[in-house]
Amino acid sequence: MSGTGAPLLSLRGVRKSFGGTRRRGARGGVAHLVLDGVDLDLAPHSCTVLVGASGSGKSTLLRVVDLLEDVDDGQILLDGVDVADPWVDADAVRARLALVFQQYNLFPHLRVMDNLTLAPRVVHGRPRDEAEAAAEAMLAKVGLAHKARAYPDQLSGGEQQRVAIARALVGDPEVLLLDEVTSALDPALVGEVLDLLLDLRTEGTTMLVATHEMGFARDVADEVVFLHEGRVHERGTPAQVLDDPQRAATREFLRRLHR
Ligand SMILES: Nc1ncnc2c1ncn2[C@@H]1O[C@H](COP(=O)(O)OP(=O)(O)OP(=O)(O)O)[C@@H](O)[C@H]1O
Repeated sequence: MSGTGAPLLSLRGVRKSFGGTRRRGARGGVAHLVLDGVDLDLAPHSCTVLVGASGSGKSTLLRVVDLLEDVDDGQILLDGVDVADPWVDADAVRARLALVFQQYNLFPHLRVMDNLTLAPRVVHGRPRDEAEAAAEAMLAKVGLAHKARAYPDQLSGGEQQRVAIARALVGDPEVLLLDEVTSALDPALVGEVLDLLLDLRTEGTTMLVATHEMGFARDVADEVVFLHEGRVHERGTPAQVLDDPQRAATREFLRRLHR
């Protein structure tokens, strides 16, 4: 399925560095530039897959979109509004997005159901029964309705990641941001998470995904963005970026990096 219409999310000239100082003339270490003028457009219902070597800036890009990191320069436009503006209410923006991490980040002391209902109840003030009904529906969607009363350490890695994805989805985000969500999994468990992501893709969930799974990128991406040292080195359809004989060097580079 291809995305259509005006971009839901756009990045314009996004620059991000760590360390050093941005104040002209001030003393400080040399800043490490991690994102160096990244542009990106994500149409509603489309999927963009970020690929690139370790350290190329994929996680940082997802974190700046989720406003977990400030940008040095550039714009992050959500429905045309620059949410990188420091005056914007970051919590309100984050409620429209959902970031899922490699390491699930479930609350270990809470049952699956409570992991899913905590934010809706405490942050958004939803009544318990309403939050639990939404959580049950989402657990059913990820095939884990029967695990609602389990604690995270009673689940496999793949199940924990599916719970983390269900938790991300209960807030009905406009964009799902996924950061290497299969990288921590035993290879035997990767498939169940990728299958879930394929289902979400088929349903038209708008997704920005950092992954090393090239097969997945081929199957789901409308656009593959190859980051190299914080810049967009290549972009295009999976066939253009991953299979074009004219770009054999890119293909070989990615083949060595990724599954
Ligand atoms: N909080 C931070 N402070 C300092 N440097 C950071 C910070 N976060 C990331 N970096 C640096 O930014 C660079 C990009 O890191 P990032 O995690 O975005 O890369 P990545 O492409 O996601 O890598 P991987 O595939 O290994 O997850 C790295 O050099 C990293 O060390």
